[in-house]
Amino acid sequence: MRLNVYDLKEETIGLPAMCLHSDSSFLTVLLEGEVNGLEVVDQTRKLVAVHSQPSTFVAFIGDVGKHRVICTQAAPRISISFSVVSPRDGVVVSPAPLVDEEHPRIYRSVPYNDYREFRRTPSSLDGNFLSLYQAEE
Ligand SMILES: O=C(O)CCC(=O)C(=O)O
Ligand SMILES: [Fe+2]
Repeated sequence: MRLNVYDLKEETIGLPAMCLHSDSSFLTVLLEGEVNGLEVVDQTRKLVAVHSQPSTFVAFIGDVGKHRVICTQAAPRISISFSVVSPRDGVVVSPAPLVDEEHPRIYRSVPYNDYREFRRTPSSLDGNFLSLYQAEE
């Protein structure tokens, strides 16, 4: 869990307060404060503003959903993010009891660190990571 605190000033309006990224978690659940500024990349690769409603959460799944925070007003801004991550040396694999002839593995096992590195590759495409780990037929 992380508390993000942004000290937004008049002279930073229109500028990024958190640069464009995707999270290194499998799942991020975000609780936004009252000051807007979150923007996400949509299917047409345009940045769109997220106007979160009170008592609602924003969720990002895996490497889908690049986002950033832009300064929209001179006011303190806070958000709380809860992230589901793995230990650095963790390996993600379908549990054996869930795999049989009728339910074969769709993906090979995935070292979590490969996922972290992939996100840092400038040429990596949003939502593309798992396709690199498809199981052999
Ligand atoms: O403050 C926000 O709205 C976004 C925070 C965020 O992207 C993050 O914690 O990874
Ligand atoms: Fe994020």
